[in-house]
Amino acid sequence: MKNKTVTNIKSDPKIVVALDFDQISNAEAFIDKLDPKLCRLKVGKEMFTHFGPSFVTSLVNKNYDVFLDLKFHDIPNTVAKACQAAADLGVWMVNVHASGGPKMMDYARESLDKYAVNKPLLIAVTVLTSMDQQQLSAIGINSTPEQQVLKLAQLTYDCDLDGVVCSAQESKLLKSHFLKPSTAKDFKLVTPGIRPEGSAKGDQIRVMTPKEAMQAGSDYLVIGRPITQSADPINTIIEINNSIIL
Ligand SMILES: O=C(O)c1cc(=O)[nH]c(=O)n1[C@@H]1O[C@H](COP(=O)(O)O)[C@@H](O)[C@H]1O
Repeated sequence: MKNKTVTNIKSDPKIVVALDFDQISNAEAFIDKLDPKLCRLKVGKEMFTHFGPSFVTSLVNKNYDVFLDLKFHDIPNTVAKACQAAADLGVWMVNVHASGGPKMMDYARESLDKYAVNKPLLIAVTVLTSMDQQQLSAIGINSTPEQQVLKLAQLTYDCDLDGVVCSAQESKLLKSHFLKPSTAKDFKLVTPGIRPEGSAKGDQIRVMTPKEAMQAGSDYLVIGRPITQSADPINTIIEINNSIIL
């Protein structure tokens, strides 16, 4: 049983390492220690703004599945074109903000339909893991984070996207809501705000450990600082992979 699950991790790594480096040499030295069989990589706004598309393609060429996390949120046509540009880089996953609305998400999905081969997964951010009730109220949203996540996840599901970014604290609710046998559509839950036992929360608010997140129904765990700032990143990845064998 144990070996079988380890094999699954190697063919479908659950950890997506958030590469938030401001020096390319540091990023490259870090990536050289990793293995695409044990993790996927996420390039976000910081690295994309510093180092651009060539950095992304360099990771794709090293056989990494890359999640291009630029959280597009703009008028529908602009977002559609941006998603296509991401697909042209060969990325595995790209995201938009669900709060951009159904028309924006429809345009984004349609823009990727022409990619018969290597079509990226398209997912939508619900409520950022750094947001709590107080932060939501400040922008005029009076629902609880959980209610708002459910509302935006439903919108994303209805627009036929491949899944959502949410906190693992909402994974159980979303799995039971969207993955009933009757609606057996594959709807991925991608969860940042993951903190192995004992690691610092930093600016994250709605957090869970890797094991709790997988037990709650998360499909992929986005983990940055607990791995990038580890003295032995590959060992940390192996430890996390071992801890999530269900
Ligand atoms: O879309 C994301 O990846 C994302 C959504 C969210 O709600 N919260 C969140 O932290 N993220 C990203 O996930 C990563 C988390 O990094 P750490 O907090 O260092 O583990 C960062 O790159 C964030 O940009």
